[in-house]
Amino acid sequence: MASSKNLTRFWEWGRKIICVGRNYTEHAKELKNAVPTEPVLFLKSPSAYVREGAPILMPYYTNNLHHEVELGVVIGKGGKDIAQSSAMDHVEGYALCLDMTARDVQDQCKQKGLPWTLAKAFDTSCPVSDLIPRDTIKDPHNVKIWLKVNDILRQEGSTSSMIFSIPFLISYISRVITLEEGDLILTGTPEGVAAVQENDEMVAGIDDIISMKFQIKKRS
Ligand SMILES: O=C([O-])CC(=O)C(=O)O
Ligand SMILES: [Mg+2]
Repeated sequence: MASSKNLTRFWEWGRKIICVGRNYTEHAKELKNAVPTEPVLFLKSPSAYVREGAPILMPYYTNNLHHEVELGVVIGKGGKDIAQSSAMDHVEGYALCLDMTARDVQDQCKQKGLPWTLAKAFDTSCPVSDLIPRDTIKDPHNVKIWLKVNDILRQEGSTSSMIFSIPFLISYISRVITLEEGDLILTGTPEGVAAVQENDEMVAGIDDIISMKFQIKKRS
């Protein structure tokens, strides 16, 4: 495993956040999107990171902010053109992540053929947990990720339902964008995405391995 440096606080490194969209069939269908035959990729800015204790700030231009709970993969060893067979050697660990999405803005962007930046990459759009060392999750393709809003379960899905596996994604991405130590890959959300309102409290987890809590506030 990989790193000479300490990636425990990987979110402070200012590295890339590469997001995979539509990686779960049921989620692609709930938003009436085609099930992809190749990964859908987009980026968030490092300023999207927010940690437990600080609020998620709703952008002023949305009336439909959605939660998406996702398994994050933290890169420990960079590379390009990484083979699927050695892809897991590049993984430092995992993190529980939320891909907060201004769904109304994303819908408008889709209609106009514009990029999703305003919908996906705003400050605080990427709440993250602590780093989960790689060995803590024996099989990352067989854990449950879940999310509750005000104590009501909204999302619960197994990573076994991912369309594209983690080694496939690392290999695919690294042929397009060089991966670096400290980069984070968000692997897509299962079904059940829905809106949150100001003062709502979200609790999300990976099985009983880790959980985190965030509150929604308006950006002043
Ligand atoms: O906005 C979307 O539906 C795409 C996405 O991020 C996901 O599937 O996780
Ligand atoms: Mg997502």
